[in-house]
Amino acid sequence: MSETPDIISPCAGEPNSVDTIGEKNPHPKENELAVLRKTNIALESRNFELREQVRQLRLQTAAAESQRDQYKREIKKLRDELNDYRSPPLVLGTIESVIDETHVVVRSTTGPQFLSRVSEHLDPKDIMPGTLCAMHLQSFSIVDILPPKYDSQVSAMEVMDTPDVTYDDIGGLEEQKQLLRESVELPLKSPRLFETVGIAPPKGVLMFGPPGTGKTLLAKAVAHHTKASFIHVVGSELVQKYIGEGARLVRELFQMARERSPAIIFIDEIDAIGAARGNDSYSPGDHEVSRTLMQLLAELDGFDNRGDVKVIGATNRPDILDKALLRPGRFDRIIEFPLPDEEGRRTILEIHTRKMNLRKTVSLAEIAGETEGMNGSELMAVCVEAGMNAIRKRRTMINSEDFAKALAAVKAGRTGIVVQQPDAMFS
Ligand SMILES: Nc1ncnc2c1ncn2[C@@H]1O[C@H](COP(=O)(O)OP(=O)(O)OP(=O)(O)O)[C@@H](O)[C@H]1O
Repeated sequence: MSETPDIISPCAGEPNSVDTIGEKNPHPKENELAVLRKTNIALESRNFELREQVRQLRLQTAAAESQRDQYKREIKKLRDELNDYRSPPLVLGTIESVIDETHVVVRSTTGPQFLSRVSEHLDPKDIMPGTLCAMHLQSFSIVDILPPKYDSQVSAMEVMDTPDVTYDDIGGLEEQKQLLRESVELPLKSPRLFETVGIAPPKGVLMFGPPGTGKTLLAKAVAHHTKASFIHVVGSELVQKYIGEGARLVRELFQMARERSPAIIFIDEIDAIGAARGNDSYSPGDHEVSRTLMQLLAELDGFDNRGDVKVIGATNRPDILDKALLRPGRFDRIIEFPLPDEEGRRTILEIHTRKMNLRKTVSLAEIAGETEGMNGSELMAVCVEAGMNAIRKRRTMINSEDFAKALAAVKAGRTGIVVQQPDAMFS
């Protein structure tokens, strides 16, 4: 960046209307005007520089804020986990009748009724029939009152009418696309075909592979091409701290899918509820997890595989899954999502640079050769970072050097950038 130019005084160093030896300057006004013009140009250039600095700072602030939000989310998740470990699981129930200020009858979500004591720290005014409350597992005393609009379903599920991801947005994975089309798209689009041939279409598909390899992306693309609703749940969020709640959520999940059919239920991190458990160190929390899994199995067994609800599970840890999940009629198609090979990486780079202003000298094939071991998500980060490098240099064209730097930064894992919507940045 150039030095800040001093504001030039109209008189400094310029001929005056009367010069030093007293001779009259023939064009005093023109000289003054020239000096003012020069000052103006210097100020405009400085103004431009400052605007550029502000823009850069805004970009950096946005990246830092996004990083901060991500840390906040992680801290919250870890705090919640810690609290879960500290406290025994609570049972959810609804107050049926109030006997006196300290005793009520509660019906738990698991079925039975209890005569419960109300903890002293609760306000008796909040204790009334119909109130949702949390009970201690052993004593069944009421330890918490839940807000009327408490709805764990809302936090655990994300529902999209029809995602806008298409097969063209996915690089490589040709075999995986084909398998998923056969086992999910075809039965949804042409159920008659299966009837005529006399075979049952698969009920559930399990995707496995390292993170960032396009599992969620492909599931969304299938929903897009079948015009199905996409219901995204994360296994770990189905595991609730209230006994019976996980199972209730699973029931509601399938209920919602039937109401919104055709629908695809995508269960990410399915290992959080579907991991096989040893007999030792079986905690109350583990019981709640297996209750949730049992409900999932019951729902899978119960629904009609010719119907228009399909279930896709995804995991990075297929090795720890309970074999019960993989029995025929449950997740009976298993699709592996490996890290992309060189050709796959080139296609992924092409997809993520589609809207970017690349110099002709940028060779995506070469970059693909240098990104061995990277997943799709990291390749996208390389493209976004290369774009950022050009912006930092106030260029609108991205060159090979921008990519080289981006590659080094992503490999060193220090970009700290938002990698979700590169399109938005370059459109
Ligand atoms: N094959 C691909 N083609 C294009 N982009 C990809 C591909 N794989 C991953 N990506 C990019 O990486 C991002 C993350 O991918 P995705 O969420 O599908 O990974 P995932 O396999 O579901 O990961 P996880 O196991 O962590 O849930 C996508 O939004 C996309 O931008």
